[in-house]
Amino acid sequence: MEVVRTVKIDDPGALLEVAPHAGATLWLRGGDGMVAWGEAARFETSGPDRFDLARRWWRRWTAASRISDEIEGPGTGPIAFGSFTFDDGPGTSTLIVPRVVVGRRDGIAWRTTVGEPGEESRTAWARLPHVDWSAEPGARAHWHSAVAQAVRDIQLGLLEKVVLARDVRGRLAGPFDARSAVSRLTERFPSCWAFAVDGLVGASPELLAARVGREVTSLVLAGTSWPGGAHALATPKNSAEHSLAADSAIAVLEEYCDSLDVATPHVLRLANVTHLATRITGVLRGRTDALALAGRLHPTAAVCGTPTHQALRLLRSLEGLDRDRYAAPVGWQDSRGDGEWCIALRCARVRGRELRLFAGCGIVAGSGPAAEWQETEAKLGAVRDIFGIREAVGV
Ligand SMILES: C=C(O[C@H]1C=CC=C(C(=O)O)[C@@H]1O)C(=O)O
Repeated sequence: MEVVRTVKIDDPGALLEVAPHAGATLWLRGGDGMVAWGEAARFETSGPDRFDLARRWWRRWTAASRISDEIEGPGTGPIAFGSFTFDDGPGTSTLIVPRVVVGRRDGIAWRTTVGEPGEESRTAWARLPHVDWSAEPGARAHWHSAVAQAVRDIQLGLLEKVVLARDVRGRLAGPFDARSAVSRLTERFPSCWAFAVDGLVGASPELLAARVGREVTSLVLAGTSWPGGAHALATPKNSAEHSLAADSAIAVLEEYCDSLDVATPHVLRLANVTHLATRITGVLRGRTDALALAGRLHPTAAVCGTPTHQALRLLRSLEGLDRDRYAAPVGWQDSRGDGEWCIALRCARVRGRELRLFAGCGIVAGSGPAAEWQETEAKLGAVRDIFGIREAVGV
């Protein structure tokens, strides 16, 4: 049996400075969040039941632990960080229970330990290395024909929307330090959730589901414009694309909530792009945990399409891409079932020296391949630019 202890601590200052080494788990937004290290337990799973299997494992793990928690707030006590695959297969989804977590939320700071972790040796931050990006000569032509095919299917009435994605690969010239990457991402995207969880690093603007007690929040994004983009944000195309995404989240949350408040869409301005955003808040009817909500919401029409099943089939056939953990839930959950699960967007998968960046866009009847390509370029820039590389790749 593991002993889990959370104690209140003095404000630790910049949380990233507390992370002892390059491979720390990081979850930060607006200065608050958590940094964690060590591994008390890990669960890996895959398949259509991956969310439920992970939740069951987590419930068993917490039930078998002895908990002393001075704060009993969201994220205190035992906590698991997780990253799931977009698809039912291939690839593994993971929950990780760190040995040490240092967190801060609303002015309260804490330290959680699992067992008796020894003193971690600290390493200096490594600068982000140079990246050799792979030239993918056929990528643009492939994208154009995929988008054109999707638009044809939509115009034929086979579906309303599909989100198509592509990836860009690179090779790091030196070791990767998640602290350096997340530090740059938090500077550039202060309103996003910046994360490093099990080799997935990024700054997501989109909250799939957060739960604190009975309160549920979701921030749905879809519809994009970007500096120099040909389209304004307020176009019929963007609002159609956005409503479908918002409706897909509302339909699921309505099942679980006694009351739901759906705000009027607003404009979310980020450093590289601008989005239409709908904030949804609700009061849970039962005790559904955050990961269960995320699992039920995934994949929303912000990353898949409408109707879901037809969109999934089409994106699988047109993309020729293993999305891996891109566009899937990434986040954390505590033993009470509170948690925050974002959609892993604007992110990179880092495996040793190999880097994969992803970006996608919603395709509706009014979409055009060239503008959508530009949109993926703007979105890819979120992570690509932190390596100091500004030129387009794969063109
Ligand atoms: C699928 C992505 O973005 C989604 C979120 C915001 C705007 C989107 C859009 O306008 O297409 C996408 O639905 C991505 O960044 O890879």
